[in-house]
Amino acid sequence: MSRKRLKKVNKILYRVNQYADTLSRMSDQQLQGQTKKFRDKIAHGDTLDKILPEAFATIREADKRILGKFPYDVQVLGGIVLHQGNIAEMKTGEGKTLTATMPVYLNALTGQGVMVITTNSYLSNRDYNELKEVYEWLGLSVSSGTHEDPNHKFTTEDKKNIYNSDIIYTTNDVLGFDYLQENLVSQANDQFLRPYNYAILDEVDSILLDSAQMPLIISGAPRVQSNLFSIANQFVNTLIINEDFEMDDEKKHVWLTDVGLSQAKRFFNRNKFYSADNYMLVKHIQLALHARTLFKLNRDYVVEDNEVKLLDITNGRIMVGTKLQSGLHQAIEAKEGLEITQQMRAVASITYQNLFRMFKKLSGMTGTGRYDEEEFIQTYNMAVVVIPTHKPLLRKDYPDKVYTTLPEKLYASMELVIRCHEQGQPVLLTTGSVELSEIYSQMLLKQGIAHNVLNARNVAKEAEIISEAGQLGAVTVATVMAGRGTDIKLGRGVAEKGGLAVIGTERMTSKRIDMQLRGRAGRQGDPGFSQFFVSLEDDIVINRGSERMHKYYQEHMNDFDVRNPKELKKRRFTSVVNKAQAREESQARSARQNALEFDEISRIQRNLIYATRKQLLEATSVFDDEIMKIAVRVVDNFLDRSHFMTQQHITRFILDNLNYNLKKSEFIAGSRNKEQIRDKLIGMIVKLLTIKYRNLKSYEGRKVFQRIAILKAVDTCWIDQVDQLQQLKNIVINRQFSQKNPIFEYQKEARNSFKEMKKQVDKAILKNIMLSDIDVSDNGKMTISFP
Ligand SMILES: Nc1ncnc2c1ncn2[C@@H]1O[C@H](COP(=O)(O)OP(=O)(O)OP(=O)(O)O)[C@@H](O)[C@H]1O
Repeated sequence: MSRKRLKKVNKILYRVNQYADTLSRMSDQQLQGQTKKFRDKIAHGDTLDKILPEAFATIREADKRILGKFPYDVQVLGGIVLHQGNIAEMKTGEGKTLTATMPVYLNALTGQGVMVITTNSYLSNRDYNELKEVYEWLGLSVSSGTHEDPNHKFTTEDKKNIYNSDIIYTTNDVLGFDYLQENLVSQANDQFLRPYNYAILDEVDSILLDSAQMPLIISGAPRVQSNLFSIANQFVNTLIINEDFEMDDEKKHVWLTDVGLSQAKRFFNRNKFYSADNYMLVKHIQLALHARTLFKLNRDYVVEDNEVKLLDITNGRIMVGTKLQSGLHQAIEAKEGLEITQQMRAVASITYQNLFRMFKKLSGMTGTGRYDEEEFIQTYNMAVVVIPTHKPLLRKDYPDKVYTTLPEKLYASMELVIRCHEQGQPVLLTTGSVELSEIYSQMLLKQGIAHNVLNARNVAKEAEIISEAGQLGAVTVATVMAGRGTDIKLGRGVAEKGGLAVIGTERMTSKRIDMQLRGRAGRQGDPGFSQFFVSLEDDIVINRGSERMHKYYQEHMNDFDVRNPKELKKRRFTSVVNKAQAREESQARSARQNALEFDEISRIQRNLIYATRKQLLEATSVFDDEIMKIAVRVVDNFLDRSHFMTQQHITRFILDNLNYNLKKSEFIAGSRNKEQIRDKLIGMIVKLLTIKYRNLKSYEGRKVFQRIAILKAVDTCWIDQVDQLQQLKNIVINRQFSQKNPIFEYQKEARNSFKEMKKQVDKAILKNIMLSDIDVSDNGKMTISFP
């Protein structure tokens, strides 16, 4: 399949190459004039496919003149695949950044916007700064959606400028948060996004697969603060694994055993535990157990400035501004003895899968797409096309060296580091956690080997560290942070020493991440090698290894001599990590599928709400009719609720929803007939509205007031719904022992709560309209106080 596609793409390459000579003879001015020519052609109905060969050849020539790099044929092939909305698999170091310039230029010609999306702002900014000049030279506008200073806040005007550019370099999380933010604004003028047109995802597997399990969440209003976190943490610290609590094989769930339960009863002095009264306590114990057993300091998170900061396991970076939901973050804070931060309600949320499915056309680049082709086709309708390398790949990937224990592994891997270092060969030593990177750093210090450490704690020095990493004799210890997009250039004389040595000290959760790390060596035909060291004590083996392996480990864990590490060479050992990793990957795949299925109902509801909001924001006339219809619905609903209406019922309804100043004489004494009550209530609403609208003075004023009142109602209820869905999901997932299908259950309950929400929205709108207090000053400034 991939080959067949590549053949077709090759034909297009041939046509691109035919233009090369003519374009190389053009003056700068003529070449720059090409952009206008293409835009005119598009305006006259030419398709992008038609102008592709000449447009690609144009930017290719511009790349040469401005950047000094003429995209190779294989890069043109990659560019065509990207334009066609597919995934170009290009080995690491083949120059994906430059490849993207071609489809970016072509697609930007329509003026509908092209986004190049990367996983982190460092890379995004780097690419933007490198390529900006060439796009601008060709007359296109280009901007960066991220800022070098992570605390920088863009204004709405800034954002409008950014998103109106022909080309935008940004990250997936900035785009996601902007999307959610855009749908929280209260006037049309505050919107800044254009419809999503075309995106190229750099490291597409990292964005669409690795990041897919954690939805983006905007948090808002605080929840009532609980004081149970610390005490639950204290209790959980007294428990013993497999006696008081147990974990499932996947290490995703933990629960108290009967023994643990008795402990809890004693500790908290309660007779019955699983009762409604103890709901909060049980929940906090559960959270504390999760925090203690499933989250590891310096692997899943770091503590910095007295804050828990989550790490992205796929790239080792801190996920800025991201917190775990539903109290888990606070439970980890309690575990680390930090001040407990306020728990926030989720206000808006979306998964990356659904964010990116909104683009008209999507494409991606990666060094490792093949492993997940099926999923890409199924979920995103993107095929993976493997692009040949520009020069033959010289890197040698050696099979893993396996040891029983961690100390043996450390010692053996250090020996190799020392050997390479003595010969002057630069070493990139990669570790699975911040903690291990620091242990290696200490070991190197003991050996008197100067080195750099690249982990989530010193992101600031990243560029400098990478620029030194390929020099003669350099040793760099890095977490997976070094795995994506870092271009380590070999210093003088290094090729003769064998190029860069990538020494992995642990295999990661997926083969893709390993391959990314190996790919730091052997770039663009450079020499180099990669070698991973593993032990039966590695996380991946502990979590996903076979029973047999665990048994072997139990039996042999004590008979080792650090200075004489014993390598396990039998086949069953050398394949242990591959098997464990395959298990981990398949688990991750089903978790992603799960996340997608869970998000489906939210997606439908979110789209409905966001479409409503958009209509409201952009409406040009007043909402008198809609409001009357809502009023009638609310009144009917109220009257339907009970057969018999007492005077108190009616008075309560009026005071709650329509009018604070009810005069006794105004209403209905003795009226028992529902029709009559209905007419009177509606009459009352009409009368009150007329007065209210008159006070608003102008048509415009009335429109603004109505819009804000409606929006506020929609938002308040929707935010409740988002939060409820979030909680519902946790409840359903944790109901692991019940026989019911959790997704089915979730969708059913989500649908019901949405129906209920719609009723609440009607009520809230009516209430906001009727019970708000409006003050219009002489200069037309309107102040509204909502109930
Ligand atoms: N056509 C070219 N001519 C000259 N140099 C090139 C060309 N294409 C790419 N390069 C150089 O090759 C190096 C690798 O490029 P780049 O970092 O974009 O690779 P990559 O494919 O993105 O790698 P990774 O998978 O690690 O992100 C860079 O230094 C880049 O400038």
